Amino acid sequence: MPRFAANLTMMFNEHAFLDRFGAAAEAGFDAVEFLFPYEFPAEVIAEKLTGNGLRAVLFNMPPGDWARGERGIAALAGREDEFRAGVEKALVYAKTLGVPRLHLMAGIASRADGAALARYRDALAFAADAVGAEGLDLLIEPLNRRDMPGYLLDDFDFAAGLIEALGRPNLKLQFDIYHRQILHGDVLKGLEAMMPIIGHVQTASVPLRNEPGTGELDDFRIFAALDALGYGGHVGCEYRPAAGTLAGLDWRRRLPS
Ligand SMILES: O=C(O)[C@@H](O)C(=O)CO
Ligand SMILES: [Mg+2]
Repeated sequence: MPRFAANLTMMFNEHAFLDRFGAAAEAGFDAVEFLFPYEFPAEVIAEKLTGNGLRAVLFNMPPGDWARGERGIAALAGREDEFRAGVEKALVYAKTLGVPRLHLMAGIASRADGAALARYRDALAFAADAVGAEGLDLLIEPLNRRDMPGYLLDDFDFAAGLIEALGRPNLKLQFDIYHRQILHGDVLKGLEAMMPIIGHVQTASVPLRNEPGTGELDDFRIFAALDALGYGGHVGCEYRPAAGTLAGLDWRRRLPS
């Protein structure tokens, strides 16, 4: 079975962000991921990781003004300087936290808009080279249109095409099973076809984005398929606990030991 990382943006919300690290470790996780660390100094988060015997496997680059609805600025006009500064900031955090991969969000823009798409491609090339120089991977993640209306990257094949066209070996796909099922279905075939470019996997039930094993997919069969396909990374538990994080952790008992 794959190794699992607790997503501290969605799980352990019973606690303040910095207290979620200890809670995850106490619940048996040895790895975590989160969307954004930037509200706290990198050193403070690094202490939370080491103090709790955890490692962080993923976080996102700065997304612009999230509270005002921005979901990345890579494709947005006039934001190039801010974008590049965000790449530098993310790298400082990644190096302090020892995180090997970063997710870059595209932004709310149409991929039919040639200028927006060109900006996105340039941003991806810039960021992949910048993080690649430090030995990190850059990830892109297609997001479903129900949760993220208007998001530029809303198609897995399109994402795979971008990765191929840009030709950076450290530019990879973040395969979120929840988004894949809502956008296209065909999860197992998608994993099989895209495994060579997958840099990270995330899980949640569909359609409610709750614990694995509570939705329309056989999540445990998918986890077994990840093993069979040779996926060696973590699976991020990016789900909203249906009734409390600890109460919902029973799904782990259904994993073969
Ligand atoms: O699936 C998601 O929503 C996240 O992985 C993310 O990075 C953007 O919100
Ligand atoms: Mg995700």
